[in-house]
Amino acid sequence: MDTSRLLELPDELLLIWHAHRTEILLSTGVLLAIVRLLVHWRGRKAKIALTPPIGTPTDEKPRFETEITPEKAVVQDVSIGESPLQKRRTPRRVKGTRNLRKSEAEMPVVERIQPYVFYFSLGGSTRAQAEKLTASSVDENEAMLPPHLLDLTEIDYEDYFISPPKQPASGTASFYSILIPSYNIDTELSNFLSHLEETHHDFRIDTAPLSGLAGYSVFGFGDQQEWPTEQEGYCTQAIEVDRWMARLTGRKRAFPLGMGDVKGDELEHRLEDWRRGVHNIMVDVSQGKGLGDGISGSGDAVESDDEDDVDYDDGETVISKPRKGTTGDLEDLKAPIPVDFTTTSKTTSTPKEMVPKTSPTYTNLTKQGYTIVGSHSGVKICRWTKSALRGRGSCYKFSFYGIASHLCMEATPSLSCSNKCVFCWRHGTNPVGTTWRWTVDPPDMIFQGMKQGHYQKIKILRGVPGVRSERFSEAMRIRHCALSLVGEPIFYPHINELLAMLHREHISSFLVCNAQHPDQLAALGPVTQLYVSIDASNKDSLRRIDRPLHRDFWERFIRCMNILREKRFTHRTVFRLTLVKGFNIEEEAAGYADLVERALPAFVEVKGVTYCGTSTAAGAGLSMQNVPFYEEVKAFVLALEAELNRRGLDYGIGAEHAHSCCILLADRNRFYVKGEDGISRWHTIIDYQKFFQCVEYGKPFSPEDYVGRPTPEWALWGNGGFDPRDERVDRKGKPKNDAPPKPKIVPAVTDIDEITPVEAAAEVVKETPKEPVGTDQLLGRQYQRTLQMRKQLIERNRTSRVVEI
Ligand SMILES: Cc1cc2nc3c(=O)[nH]c(=O)nc-3n(C[C@H](O)[C@H](O)[C@H](O)COP(=O)(O)O)c2cc1C
Ligand code: SF4
Repeated sequence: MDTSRLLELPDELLLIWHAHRTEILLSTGVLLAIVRLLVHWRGRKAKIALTPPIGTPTDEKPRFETEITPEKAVVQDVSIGESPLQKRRTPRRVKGTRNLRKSEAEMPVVERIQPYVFYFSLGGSTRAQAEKLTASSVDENEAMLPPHLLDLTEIDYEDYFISPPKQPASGTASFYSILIPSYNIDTELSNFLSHLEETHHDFRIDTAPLSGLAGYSVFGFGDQQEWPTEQEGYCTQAIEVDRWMARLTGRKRAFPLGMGDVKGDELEHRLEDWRRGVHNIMVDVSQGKGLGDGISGSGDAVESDDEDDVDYDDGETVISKPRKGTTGDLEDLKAPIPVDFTTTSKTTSTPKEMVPKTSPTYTNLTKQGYTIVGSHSGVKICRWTKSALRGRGSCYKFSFYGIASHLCMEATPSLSCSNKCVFCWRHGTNPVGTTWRWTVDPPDMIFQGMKQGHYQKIKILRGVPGVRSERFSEAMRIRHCALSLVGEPIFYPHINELLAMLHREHISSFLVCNAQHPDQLAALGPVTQLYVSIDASNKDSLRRIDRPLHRDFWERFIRCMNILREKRFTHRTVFRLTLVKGFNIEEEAAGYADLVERALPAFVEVKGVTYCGTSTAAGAGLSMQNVPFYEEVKAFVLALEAELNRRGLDYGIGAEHAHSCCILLADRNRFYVKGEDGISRWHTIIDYQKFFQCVEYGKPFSPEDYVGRPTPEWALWGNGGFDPRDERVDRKGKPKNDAPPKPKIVPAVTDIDEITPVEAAAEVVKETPKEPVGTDQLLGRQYQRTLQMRKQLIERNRTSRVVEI
């Protein structure tokens, strides 16, 4: 090479630098950033690889096998499933295994179960039950080893309640059944409880040192004559043991806590239910099914009663639904804009799936907790189902019609709707359309899928704190189906076949439709109760509120009213009014009375719209201000009743559920029945067995053929409507002592014909007027008062805007 040119190179490089230094600096920066990202990405990949996805086979040794023996344990690192790098970082521990709660995949393969039955007994009765249980637990199944029966006073807690006992054969997991009475005096049980608590708090021990167990369940014996409720001490120590075990095992409650009253009639039955439930779970686990369809037990180790996860989708109308850090609040997350299929006629020649698995709608709905069945149906557990499972009350349909919420499945065969109601929090996510243009799934596939989805979700709830074992067992047999989840069920072309399948399995049906499909309504076969949503009393309001897709929406609506009038002889028809303040309450009582006069429904359910948290329906002009107070709902119902009575329509208030702001008006001619004692009572409850008999008989029948027993006293107007056997709690799970005031307006067994609505209203506002006043005057006063209350409340709740539903 020419040396002179070589000598010029530095100068040339300098020149290049001066001419292009910005570009050089920029590209070096970009290059460095890429290298940095690559290094970071490779690191993440390596970390993720340590935790294989659920179901991925793993070469790791089962956790039981690697359990640390006391001799080795003194200062030994826990090394299961960790890289050498992580191993160095892991704090040194005295004993126990790492809590792998979140990593299902790291669970060892369980091939056999070693059951342990622990008991405590002073008087001997619990010992006798534990012995019986152990004897009956011997199973032919090879995967179930013979159980060990252990007296808590005779064992060393360290052997069983600091880490699980070591099993001789690999693949064997221990399962604890704990039977204990409660004593409000100092006994060995108190020591046991202190041990559990101390173990949990011992900083040298993992907070969940028993997470290696396959599962646990507790059954408590108590005396309900002396300690009638849990608050008063019934089974307190069993409840405590159950809580501590949930913490120590890292939420491995395999079956809900069972409780039995030693002086009651149901002890044997409850114990047997619990035993069977626990046994089935053990078999499931031994077959590698885990504690609940892929989850490692569902109890929350924190065991708080915080219901952050409360699902507000109860099939009722809500303004909005906030969710912390999830995609629940779809509008906030810019959910896909709904497709109006009415405008896409050219593209609909070949039917497509309504909600394909790959669609954002599918993702959004499943994130919200829906199980999508096939391509257009869905099922979801409603919050009342959860509440009833925990003994915290059922929805208003229990008070009005006798449907226990833990026996209810909420589903829809059509996720699509022909309205875009302003208060439906799902609008913005679901498909809409005026006609069915999608592929149609067969009804039997939908029915099986719904049941499967429902049971799967119920099973997941078995570990939730407070779930009552007997209710959990009952919930494994669906008794009722609310076809009201979302969308328009009547839209589904095989709705009658689907209903028939429900009835054949003695599952009653409530179907809610939106009064936009008169032809389908006219063709509808038997259904236990047929609802029509009445969101407005006139054309303009309906357009504003329901935002229907059909241009002839009002004509369709009125046709549906006329069809309902005919159907009143064959169906239990119900108007469902959802009151939204500022939209459809004011000045409309007379308009609603017109509609009732036209359709003559058996019932009119009036419910205040539900608001849960920060409103995302703000775009539609809705906020907390639109939620009516119960007093306002009452006032509206009284006005409507007065208006109906004025027209000679004999409707009266049959029941109420103040808890969810809901009141039931019923046709007195049909449902206010004189008993054998000559006294008239409301009979809004349904006789479900009679309904199934009528269906099976195959001849036409009328709603009067399956009128059930009298409405319970506690559900009657003025008594609040909350079943006294359940416990009322607030959102934090704390008992509520502020039961709604109980103005005794309508004595349960007197003839209410004597009481005029005006007098009743006067009772409610507790301002008995000196001179008779008109309903309007009275309502005016009530509005003034409730407005005042509203202002005060809004002021108080400025920061935490939550209204109980
Ligand atoms: C002194 C005493 C205190 C009790 N305290 C409670 C209690 O606080 N809560 C409860 O539900 N039952 C309580 N019971 C009822 C026992 O839990 C019940 O009788 C149980 O069956 C006793 O079981 P055992 O015979 O195995 O000891 C108590 C019984 C006694 C004798
Ligand atoms: S009827 Fe069923 S789905 Fe509807 S709120 Fe009650 S329990 Fe929930």
